[in-house]
Amino acid sequence: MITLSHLEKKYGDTYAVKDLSLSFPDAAITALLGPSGCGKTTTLRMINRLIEPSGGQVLLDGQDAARLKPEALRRGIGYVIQQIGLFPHLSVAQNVATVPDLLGRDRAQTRRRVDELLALVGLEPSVYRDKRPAELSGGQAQRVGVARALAADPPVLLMDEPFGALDPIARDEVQERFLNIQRELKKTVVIVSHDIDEALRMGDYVALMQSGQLAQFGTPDDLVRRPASEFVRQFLGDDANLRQLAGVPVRQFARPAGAGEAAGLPRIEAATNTRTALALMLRAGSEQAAIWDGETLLGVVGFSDLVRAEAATLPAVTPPATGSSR
Ligand SMILES: Nc1ncnc2c1ncn2[C@@H]1O[C@H](COP(=O)(O)OP(=O)(O)OP(=O)(O)O)[C@@H](O)[C@H]1O
Repeated sequence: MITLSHLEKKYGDTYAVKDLSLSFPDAAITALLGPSGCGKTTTLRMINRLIEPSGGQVLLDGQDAARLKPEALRRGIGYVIQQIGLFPHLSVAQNVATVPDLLGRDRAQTRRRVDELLALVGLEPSVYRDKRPAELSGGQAQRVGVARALAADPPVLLMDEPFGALDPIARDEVQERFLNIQRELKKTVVIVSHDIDEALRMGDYVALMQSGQLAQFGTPDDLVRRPASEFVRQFLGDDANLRQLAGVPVRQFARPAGAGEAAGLPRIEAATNTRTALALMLRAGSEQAAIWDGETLLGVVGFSDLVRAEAATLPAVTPPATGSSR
């Protein structure tokens, strides 16, 4: 468990982070959310000692991080940033293997692990392993960055706006992949984001910061339904409930159906978040949509199912008129 205790960082007379106390639960994703300049990155970088605190402590499983050697500490903490900084002259596989190689791990074992990780992040090893970073799209490079951070199998992963440079569709996909990986690997993840949708979608917990301090810590549901202050309520916005749907893949609402029933319905990919799915159905003017996982039909979802599921929280959405085009 990572615990921050009265953590502070001062630049001159100004606090970038002030008296920040909070714990990041093990095996869960916590999103550090907040407006620009509120101290998210500074906080994250104090955890792996890329920035030294001016006061307070970072405790890693009860141990004061200040007493650990930074290099040793960082070995147990993966770090993913937006500009992932892949080595341009190395292949994808060599990039992913950087840390295990540095640690002197068995080569053959590392090679197997690299292939496993590439597959895990959705890059077919035989296709991508020998490519150079310049041959990758932004989303692919980002996935290599995630694979690289996972290669040393650190229990903790710090991510600073890791998906910020991606376009919305690529971002949805990489986020979904990461959530799938996390379900399997159960790392302790801290992810910095200024994107409310991303925080609500990715975070098991959200720590919302305001001017270097903690405004609220809780589950996405806590923040949306029980905002601790006017700042929290305003930051999440009036459409917070609707935003929360961004955290739920639409596959969850798929009702098994045969090909006949699905014929002619708008097609929505299973990983699409429910908010986007609602928007797509509104745009198509259709009460129902077919949910596909690649070539597999998962079922059919009704607009009213989605509205009912979130009945208390969806006042702003007007369902399409009955009998509209299918
Ligand atoms: N090296 C530095 N010297 C002086 N002030 C700094 C330094 N680094 C950060 N700050 C200030 O500390 C505050 C917090 O910065 P930080 O980068 O942690 O914010 P953030 O929440 O991550 O912002 P963003 O979302 O824009 O990246 C800001 O006001 C910033 O200007």
